[in-house]
Amino acid sequence: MAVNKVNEDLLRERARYTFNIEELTNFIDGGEEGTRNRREVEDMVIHVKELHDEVPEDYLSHKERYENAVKKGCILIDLLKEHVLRHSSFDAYKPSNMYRVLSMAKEVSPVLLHMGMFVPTIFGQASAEQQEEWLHKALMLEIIGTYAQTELGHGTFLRGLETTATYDPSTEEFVLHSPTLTSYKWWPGGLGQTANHCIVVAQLYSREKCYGVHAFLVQIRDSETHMPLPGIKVGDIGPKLGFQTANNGFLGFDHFRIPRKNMLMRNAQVLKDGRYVKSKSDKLTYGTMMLVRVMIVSDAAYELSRAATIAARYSAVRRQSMPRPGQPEPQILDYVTQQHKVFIAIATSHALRLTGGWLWDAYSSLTHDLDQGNLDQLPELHALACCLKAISSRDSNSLVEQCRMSCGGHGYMSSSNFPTIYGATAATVTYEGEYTVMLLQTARYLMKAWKEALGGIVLTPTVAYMVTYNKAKPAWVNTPEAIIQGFHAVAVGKVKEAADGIEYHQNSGKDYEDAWNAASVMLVKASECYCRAIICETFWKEIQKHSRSMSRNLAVVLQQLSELYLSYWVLERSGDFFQVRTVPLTRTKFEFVSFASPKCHCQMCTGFVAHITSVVVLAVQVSIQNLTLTFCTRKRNEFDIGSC
Ligand SMILES: CCCCC/C=C/C(=O)SCCNC(=O)CCNC(=O)[C@H](O)C(C)(C)COP(=O)(O)OP(=O)(O)OC[C@H]1O[C@@H](n2cnc3c(N)ncnc32)[C@H](O)[C@@H]1OP(=O)(O)O
Ligand SMILES: Cc1cc2nc3c(=O)[nH]c(=O)nc-3n(C[C@H](O)[C@H](O)[C@H](O)COP(=O)(O)OP(=O)(O)OC[C@H]3O[C@@H](n4cnc5c(N)ncnc54)[C@H](O)[C@@H]3O)c2cc1C
Repeated sequence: MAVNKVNEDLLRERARYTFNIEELTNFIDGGEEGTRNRREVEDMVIHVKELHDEVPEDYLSHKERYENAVKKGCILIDLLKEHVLRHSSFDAYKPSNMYRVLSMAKEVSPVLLHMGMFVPTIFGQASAEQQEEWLHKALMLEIIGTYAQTELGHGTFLRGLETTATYDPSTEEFVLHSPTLTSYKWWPGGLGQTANHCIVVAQLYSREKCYGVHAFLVQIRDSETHMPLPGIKVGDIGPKLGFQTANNGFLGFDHFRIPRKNMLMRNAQVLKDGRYVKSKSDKLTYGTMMLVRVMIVSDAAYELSRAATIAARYSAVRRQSMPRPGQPEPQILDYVTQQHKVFIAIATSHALRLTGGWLWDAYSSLTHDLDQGNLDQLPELHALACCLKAISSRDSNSLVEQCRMSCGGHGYMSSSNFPTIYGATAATVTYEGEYTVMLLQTARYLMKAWKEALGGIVLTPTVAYMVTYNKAKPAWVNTPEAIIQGFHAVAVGKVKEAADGIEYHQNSGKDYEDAWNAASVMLVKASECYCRAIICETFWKEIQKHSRSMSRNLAVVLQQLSELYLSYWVLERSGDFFQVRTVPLTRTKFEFVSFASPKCHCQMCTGFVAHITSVVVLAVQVSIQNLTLTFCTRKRNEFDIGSC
């Protein structure tokens, strides 16, 4: 029987790496303990033969695929429960661990929403008494839940949700009702056939007054028969682009009654007599979404790292064409165009992973502050979670597609796993806050910050440069720091341009809402640039910080990847760098400065036109010039992909 021999080209490439693979593995896992933990969980799962399909899932019916996914979900959850009981700790249930384990079964799990949103909502929005009643049951999957917020008629506009929860003081119950077809819950994962409970987000009415959207824990199916309870209409929404086994469903209520105590009451409450007790901020209801957005940044990095690994390995083993007659066909990895497609995917997976870790730390600190009643950081974290979720998911999805295309026809095979990874990352661009809407949320924050900057008010950390920007001495050195300053210059320029756009439209007679809409393309652009500056700066700073405690060989390679990321995005956004007119708050303009033609003659640099608009960008130009020069002409074997 043919033994699976590892391809010789791949073995040779792997033998060329110049750093310690285990050290990089520990770095990616967040330390040796993280690697041990991950390997322990993976080893628990990887040898379970029931998790490997005899028949490719694409040949199964929708029902068979679902049943297969349920079977795997049960196996995985049992293994995790064993881990929890063995270690008497819920570490295995940490969102990052949970997501990794569930994604080891190729299909999206029908219990993804249970672990990814239902449990976290109980953690984040249930009172202590409610956690006492529900949390253990949820963690042990004695109840299986989902998160039912989106309706047929509304996904983005939460304040427009139509499902009602009307308090009846005579019975101390809420009456849930779907008054229209558009009020039917639509999309919640696991709702089709799997969940018997859900978090329902509905407009709360008490004493004939509406208090806005609140969350309720609702049992929708009988615990014994699993049949829908009277007054509940529920089912599967049908086939989608991907996520075929997520079991997304619909849910309608016909005057369905739940006890008062099923309103999640950590933040706001309704007393027995119907009096409403307001929370510290009505945005705390949105807390679960912020958590998931923060997690999505790391998940985007993880999915992209899978695609980049497949593409890098394929590029090492695929030989194609004959640039030199009579010579062996080269590995496609030798083509600079192939490097240009694949290396940025590798660099971006590291950039998003480190940025995701930075954002998680910021979120954890916010959660601690919120527990102390301090909401100061909430607005900035909301803005960060929105733009980083949008940009990370979009970058991840488009680079997954780029990795697929870099593998030619074989990338189009289901067996490549690209279609599954693409389907999963495409979903993240839309769910948990649609791409454009999230960037407009961040823009809302940036417009406020800009107004404060003009007034010289000290701003929060990620926008502080907007005030100090024009005071910073232009960097005349050729360093990545100069490029990061350039990204700040671009972000300030775009924020100013959008703010001026709103002002222009208002001065031409539009009210604020219409002026905002007219300037919304510029607002989205400003958020993109603000976010790109954050990813570039965080990636570079994290690499500098960790390099001090790692071996030089690994530090060199990670530094190369961060330089590649910086120069790639300057080239991708070169138009913005040319256009940026650093008009600091003091209104002095930098002069146009002509620039010697590029030394490097590769198409990427010669395409890089000479004129630039500001001294800061001049320094940036010099940095790009040299960084890009290195990137274009460095042979691939110095860009170490041996670890792939
Ligand atoms: C394992 C994971 C699987 C995931 C599967 C998928 C699950 C899902 O998709 S669940 C459903 C997700 N749905 C969404 O994300 C809906 C997106 N829409 C919204 O979040 C909101 O509608 C909005 C933010 C777009 C607008 O909300 P609205 O109340 O209309 O707010 P305003 O724009 O008027 O701003 C008011 C004020 O509130 C601040 N704010 C809004 N959201 C948050 C938040 N989450 N946290 C903190 N603060 C928030 C906003 O910044 C405004 O502040 P000010 O500017 O100071 O007034
Ligand atoms: C795979 C998947 C799984 C999901 N799982 C769940 C789940 O488990 N639970 C749940 O509750 N929901 C879930 N959702 C729903 C998801 O949260 C919504 O689809 C998402 O919030 C977008 O809302 P929408 O679909 O109504 O799109 P819309 O908001 O209608 O967006 C449509 C278009 O309108 C634009 N638009 C909307 N508002 C504005 C605005 N103010 N300014 C400018 N442009 C605007 C958008 O940019 C977009 O281009 C899931 C969705 C998917 C795809």
